[in-house]
Amino acid sequence: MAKAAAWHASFTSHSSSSPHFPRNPIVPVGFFLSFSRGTQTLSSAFPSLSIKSKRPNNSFQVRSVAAPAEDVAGFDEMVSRTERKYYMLGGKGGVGKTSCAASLAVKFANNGHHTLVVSTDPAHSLSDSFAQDLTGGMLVPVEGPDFPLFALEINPEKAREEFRDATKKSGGTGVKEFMDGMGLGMLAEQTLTGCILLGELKLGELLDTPPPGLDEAIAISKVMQFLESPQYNMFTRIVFDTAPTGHTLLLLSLPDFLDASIGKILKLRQKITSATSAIKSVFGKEETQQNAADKLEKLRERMLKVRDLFRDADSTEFVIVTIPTVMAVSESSRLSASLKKENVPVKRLIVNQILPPSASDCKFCAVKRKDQMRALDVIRGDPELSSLKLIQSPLVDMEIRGVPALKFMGDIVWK
Ligand SMILES: Nc1ncnc2c1ncn2[C@@H]1O[C@H](COP(=O)(O)OP(=O)(O)OP(=O)(O)O)[C@@H](O)[C@H]1O
Repeated sequence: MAKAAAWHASFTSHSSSSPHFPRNPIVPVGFFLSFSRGTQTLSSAFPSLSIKSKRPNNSFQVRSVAAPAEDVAGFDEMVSRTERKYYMLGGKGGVGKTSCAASLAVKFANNGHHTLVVSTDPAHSLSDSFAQDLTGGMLVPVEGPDFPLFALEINPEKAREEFRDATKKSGGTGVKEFMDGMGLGMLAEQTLTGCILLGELKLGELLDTPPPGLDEAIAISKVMQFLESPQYNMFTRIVFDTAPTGHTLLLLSLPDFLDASIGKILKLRQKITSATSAIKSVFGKEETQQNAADKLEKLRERMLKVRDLFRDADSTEFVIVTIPTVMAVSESSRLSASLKKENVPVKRLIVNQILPPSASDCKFCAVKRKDQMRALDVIRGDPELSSLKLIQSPLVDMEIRGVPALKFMGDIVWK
């Protein structure tokens, strides 16, 4: 706690508004040196970047490194309106999605927005990133920022289970059981209405062994459910820390798929309800069946809302996070292409963990940096990525954990 308090004091005394800490385009690097113990740090590998002197008032002056002019996120635009806005941060695993999402949320909150940061990644790291216990699947206040910041770690598996339990009330788990529950199990494998096979509907499979993407879709729909209630009206910025790329892509196509599947089931149910006598024989179960059908219908509606939300350029933006390696850049390019194809608004690309220029004779650092610069060139020449606002985020010499550290990162990245 004492350490956190010390961090906080130091960070706040060096915020971007500090007279010793000029704003953009100056990027401070190596600030963490003063807090690292024993191990070699980035700043010790790049001594010229981390020279600091103890000042009489006990604060540190940090020598800074100039960043390229393009290194500006356009935060003023992101923060300016009071209408609710959603930011979804996504990319390859381990590139820094959570750190970027959490730092953005802290920055929004420190700029007067009531902010909610949500993790839909089954492998949550929000609690680790904030160094606070944010588990439990409910909105938890984050301590530290100037204005209210809440976090929500959705357990996607639990959300799916909840939904499945609801459709399970009639004793089954999937479509077949759903139909069994309505007394229509014998029709499950038969061709109905000339062309629809229940086997093709695949909803049972979806719920029992869900493809990547469904959990996240259900998680996001759960957030929508939270936000629909008046008590959460105050949130004007919602930041999503999403699951790695593959999941995101599947998530985008899922709502349509589910809409079609659930739509077919519900239509089928309607037809059968009026046309067969089988349903009458289990009439006593009608209420339970109706509940299950209602749940399906609700899920369908929410999925459509998620789909629309992802595509609403007025309220939503997907920010791609990557690192300067050719492999990560290639994946980001594919992600960007898929997002654009799906009409998801993408404007910004964060390239995280960039090594600062080396003034020492560290060969490894120089070669690594050269390699990273090549990856940046690939980005500039990539037809998918070159049109995006390129935000460069330096690799700092300590793990980014806790609100003070996130504020520090946010002041570098979100300018
Ligand atoms: N710019 C940076 N400088 C130094 N460390 C960083 C930087 N960005 C992220 N990290 C560290 O890298 C690790 C992974 O970051 P983070 O959890 O944000 O990535 P992620 O993309 O969300 O990962 P996952 O896909 O596993 O959820 C963390 O330990 C974080 O502190």
